[in-house]
Order: sequence, then C-alpha cells, then structure tokens
Amino acid sequence: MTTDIQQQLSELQEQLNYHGHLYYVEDNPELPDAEYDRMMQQLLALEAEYPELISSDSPSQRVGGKPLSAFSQVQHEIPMLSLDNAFDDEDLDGFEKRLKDRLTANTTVNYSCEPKLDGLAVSLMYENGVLVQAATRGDGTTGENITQNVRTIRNVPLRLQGSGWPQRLEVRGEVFMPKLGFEKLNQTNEKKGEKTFANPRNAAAGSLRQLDSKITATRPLSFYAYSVGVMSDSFGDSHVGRLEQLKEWGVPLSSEVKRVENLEEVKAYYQDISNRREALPYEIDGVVIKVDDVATQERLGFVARAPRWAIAYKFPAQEEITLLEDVEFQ
Ligand SMILES: NC(=O)c1c(N)nc(OC2CCCC2)nc1O[C@@H]1CCC[C@@H]1O
Repeated sequence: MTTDIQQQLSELQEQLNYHGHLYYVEDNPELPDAEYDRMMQQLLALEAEYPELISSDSPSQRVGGKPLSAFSQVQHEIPMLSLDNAFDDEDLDGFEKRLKDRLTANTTVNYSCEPKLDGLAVSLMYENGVLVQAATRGDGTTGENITQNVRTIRNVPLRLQGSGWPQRLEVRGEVFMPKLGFEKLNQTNEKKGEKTFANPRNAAAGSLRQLDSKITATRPLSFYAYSVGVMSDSFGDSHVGRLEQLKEWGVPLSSEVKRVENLEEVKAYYQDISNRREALPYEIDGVVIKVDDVATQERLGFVARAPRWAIAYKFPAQEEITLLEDVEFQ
C-alpha cells in the first residue's frame, strides 16, 4: 500500500519540481498555473493523509514550520569575501596590471563579467543534492542560519537536478528583490498603511531577516548564483564554466553573465550594462569582473579580505548623475 502511495508522491514531487523549475528558474512555464496549483493541492492532500511520507525536499515544504525565536550562527568553512572597487577605466587598468605583474609574462587572461546584484550575499549548502542549510554572509566568517526563509524563495532549488554534483556543494549568490516585485510590495503596504521600503535591497534584507518564514514566503524574492564555495569534489577549470554547470543542476544565474577575452571587452561590457541598467529587472550597482581561470585565481589569492583576482567596477552614485543632468540643463 505505502509503496504505491510513495510512488504517487514521488511522481507528484517530480512533476512539481520540474514545472516549478520551468516557471521560477527558466521563466518559461509549460503548464497553466491552475494545473500546477491542482497538482500541489493533490500533493498536500496526500501528504496530509500520510504525514510519515513527507520528505524535507518536497515542493510542499517550502514554507517553514513555526517562527524561530532567534537565528543560530553559521561558521563559513571558506570565508565569504568582499570586493575591491574600481571607479573608472584607470582603476581597471591598475587592477589588470597588478594581477599580470604576478603572473608569468604574456599569460592571456580571460575574464568573467557579471552584473553586481544589489541584494544580500547568501550561502546555500547542498548535501547529496538536497538543500540542507542557507546562511547570510554576515562578517564573511560568521553568518546567520536563514534556511527556513531561503527555502521560500521559489527559484532556489530544494533539490539539485541532473546528476554528477559533488556530495557536498556550496552555492554562493545574491538574494534580491526584482524591481517590479518591490514596486508592488510597496504599493500594497502603502494601501494597508504598513511600512514601505526605501529600496529593493532593504526590502530583501528585511524579508530575509523575518523570524517567521510565512512572512518571507509572501515576499517576491529571487536568487542568482555567482560562485561556488565548499565542494567535496572540484569541478571545472573556468569560473563561467562552473556557473554554467550550476545552471545545468537547476541553480539560477543572471542571463548577463559573460566570459570575455581581454580588458577592452570588459570595458565594452561595463558600458553595455550601464546603458541597459534602467531596463534590467533587478537593481545593480556596477559589474563584477573576475579572472575566469580557476587555477589562476588560486595563484593570485587575496589581499586581506578581497581577492586579487576580482574587482567590482562600480557606476557613479545616482545622485552624481542627477547633478550632472542639472549642470547640463542649466
Ligand atoms: N553582488 C554580486 O553580484 C557579486 C558577484 N556577482 N560576484 C561576487 O563574487 C564573490 C566571489 C569572489 C569575491 C566576491 N560577489 C558579489 O557580491 C559580493 C558579495 C559580498 C560583497 C559583494 O557584494
């Protein structure tokens, strides 16, 4: 009897995970929402009848249990670093000069170019392909355990897809609130006379810091990966290649991640993203440039808390741009 029910449960979970991935990660659903909801109701009914068969990575388990009294602490096995800043092309030239001085002459260096998402850095730990822990970056060494809240983020896979992932795999990335979701949340809160948020970053931070994950579950949060931390088996020798491998395993990435072959192309990428910044569905405050080759990253290492092999190339603060417009129209 139970095996038959178990068969039915795992098929429903499989279907809901597959269609949930298409909807939340690929933004390309195959199923009408009503059909998806009907299947979820079916799963919930079955699990209510056989609670002993509920598995933690079931799609029905996204919204956590009772509220926490406090967040427990998490020690990051590998520190979560911050980034040095560049503000103009000269700073960028200096970044490349410093790193090339430390490499054998005329080493060609490819770069990974990524939008610098303006949200909160988090760490997702997967064991045997199942999400077992999520933590904030905190001070880089110690963060807060926000697993219950991160599980409510619809594009965060509770279970990795495909196969071949390391037994332990830490995915690092940014939790953010897309601009449209932010606008809707503030309008709703305004109407209800509740507090509104100053910007999507604050809204994301406030939503992740809820002790009651049922509140987090109502907030339009999203997640994009940007690096790998702990891995029990190493994979890939290119940073962009690793990110693409994460995508194969069902982990969402920004579609703007790109490998380029030299600093000129980095500057062109920066200009292109800067031109399209207002049209992007999420807020960014620059682009992140990384040496793509993993072995070269390891050779270059870090200075204090920031890597020698990565830099954030920031846009001028918005108010400066406004001043500039004032000057032009005066
Ligand atoms: N905010 C981002 O989009 C971003 C990114 N695309 N890539 C990285 O790479 C890490 C790994 C190596 C050094 C920093 N970090 C990012 O954000 C960091 C997290 C903490 C401080 C920065 O905001």
